[in-house]
Amino acid sequence: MPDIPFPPVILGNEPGSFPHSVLAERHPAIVRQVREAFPYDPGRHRALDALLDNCIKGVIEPLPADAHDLGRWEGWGMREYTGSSWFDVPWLWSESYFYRQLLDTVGYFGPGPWQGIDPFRPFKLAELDAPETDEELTALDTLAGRPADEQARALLHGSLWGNRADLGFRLSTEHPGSPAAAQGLVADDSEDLWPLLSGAGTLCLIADNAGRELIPDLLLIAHLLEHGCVERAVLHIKPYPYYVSDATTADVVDALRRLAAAPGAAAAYGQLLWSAMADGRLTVRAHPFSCAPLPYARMPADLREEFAAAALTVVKGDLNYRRLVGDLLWPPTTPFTEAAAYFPGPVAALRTLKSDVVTGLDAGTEAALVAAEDQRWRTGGTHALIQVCA
Ligand SMILES: O=P(O)(O)OC[C@H]1O[C@](O)(CO)[C@@H](O)[C@@H]1O
Repeated sequence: MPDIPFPPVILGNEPGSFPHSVLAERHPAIVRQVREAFPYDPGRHRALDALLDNCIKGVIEPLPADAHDLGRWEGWGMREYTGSSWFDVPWLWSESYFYRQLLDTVGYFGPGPWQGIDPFRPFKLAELDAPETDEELTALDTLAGRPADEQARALLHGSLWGNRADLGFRLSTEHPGSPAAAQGLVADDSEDLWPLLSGAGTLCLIADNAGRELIPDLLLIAHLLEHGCVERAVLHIKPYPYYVSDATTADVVDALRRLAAAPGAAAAYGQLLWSAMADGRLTVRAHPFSCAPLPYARMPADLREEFAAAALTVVKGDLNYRRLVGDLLWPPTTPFTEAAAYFPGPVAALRTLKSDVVTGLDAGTEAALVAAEDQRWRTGGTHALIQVCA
């Protein structure tokens, strides 16, 4: 971690705070939605009701003794937090463990008939099938006639703002849909990003959400491969469903099929990506650490080596940003290059702001945001950043 004083770790135990609302309201809403979305049997209904009760009023319970990943979770702090309230442990840990427990509850890890059934798939598919996705794919036809650098910029911004499409928000807000508030970049290191994105070598992209975020991520990768900006791309996705909409291998396949089946330029992108996977220029990686409740500063040696060898690692989304700089209450003017200094290779964050963590703002920007919105700019998903540490 960076060699600067450590700010407080974010917990979920302050009523009225954003993290508290996620644990007290969003998680129960997610359990209810999943319960409704599948014809689960009475046993699973009882287990889901028990999880609902437990995550509001109970304490953290260990994974079953025969869980395939028991040792991993013990290494990630499970014993230390067992018996604590969900609200009193690091928020990042609590959230991650909630998703692990939810999957256990619905039988995802099996054995049994529900093994491997993604409890969030209906929501992901609805998004993939939405008319907005068609509109976004049709827009590619117009883009196709533009100069390559213009296309690249448009695709980068598509990937960045695609991060606003977060099903976790929509499953738990009373008034779903796009936030109406003003949009804008609070930090923009794009000029430092372009040379890194066009210097050939390997691009690692740590993906975030499926559907309307993953599609633009894939389009950006396709463009960079096609124009020789990168030789190879590695797409890091989640080994199991996580934070509702996070992309898994199945979601990559769905996205590629969606592209390939679309009319016009979208299909060409789909074919390019399909063959890039077949010839090894595009690899999908589902490392267990991608679902770890820990910051990237604690990444294992194999990931460290991989990111050290990459020309650039692009870290997408809010959760990955929290893990990149640490889920800590940094003073917002802390340089991003200090918070991410430990990263083993050049790294860029593309993120819309959906939690309290932020670094790399200049004092004037922070003051203007606070004057306009108090602290709501941190969590509303209406602002975004592009940051680079090389
Ligand atoms: O999809 P993203 O951009 O990672 O956002 C997920 C976000 O959901 C929350 O965990 C709240 O549930 C955010 O604070 C979090 O980081």
